[in-house]
Amino acid sequence: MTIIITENEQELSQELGRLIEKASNEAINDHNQFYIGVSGGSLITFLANGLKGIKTDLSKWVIFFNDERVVPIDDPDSTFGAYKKDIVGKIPLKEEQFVQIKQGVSMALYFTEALPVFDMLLLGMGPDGHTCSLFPDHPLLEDDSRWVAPITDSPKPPAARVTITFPVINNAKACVFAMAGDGKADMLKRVLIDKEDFPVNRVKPKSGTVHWIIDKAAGKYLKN
Ligand SMILES: O=C1O[C@H](COP(=O)(O)O)[C@@H](O)[C@H](O)[C@H]1O
Repeated sequence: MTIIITENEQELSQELGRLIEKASNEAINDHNQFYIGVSGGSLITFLANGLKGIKTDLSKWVIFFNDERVVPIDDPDSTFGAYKKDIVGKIPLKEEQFVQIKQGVSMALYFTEALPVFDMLLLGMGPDGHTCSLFPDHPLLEDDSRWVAPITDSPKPPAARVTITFPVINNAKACVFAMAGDGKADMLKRVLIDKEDFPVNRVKPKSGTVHWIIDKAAGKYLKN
């Protein structure tokens, strides 16, 4: 596991960009595509800044949503809507490169293995320790029968969502958490120092790597 603590959000975005650039070039050299899963929330701003100017063949990227809120695309809560607004057209990525994961059907078009093998998953962490739409104490934490599952009782609105499950997360080659701000500091201490059982602590790829990129405010209880 690697932990990078940055001075501020701008540096965080740059570190994130560097990590993605390296992984994408390795993946494209290896299998001519880069399969990346992206989260919603604050990650979108880090990506909008961090992807600018990175050296990679963006046309080889296939971008999946790790989780999606089941709302119309023009709803402010829509993850795809936010990517369309902040990323598509600003970074040379086309809307068609984004795969909506609803029901797992679209994912099965890309992966023929028993479990999808993502080159990289970009993850966030809610102040309650959730990641994707996998929330503390929710039965979906134990779901090992599906790649993608619906949730209708998300404690964070909106209640209806779809999310990838832990078997998919833990089959990825690299999982990267990115987060900033004081509001994440307490949970980061509970996760990384006290090692309490929260969904984020269940991210343990079988043969992949885990990276944390956090700013100084979020990492204030961690030693650099
Ligand atoms: O609801 C969600 O929350 C998490 C964390 O979001 P953040 O704004 O606190 O960074 C996000 O990773 C997930 O994709 C999203 O649906």
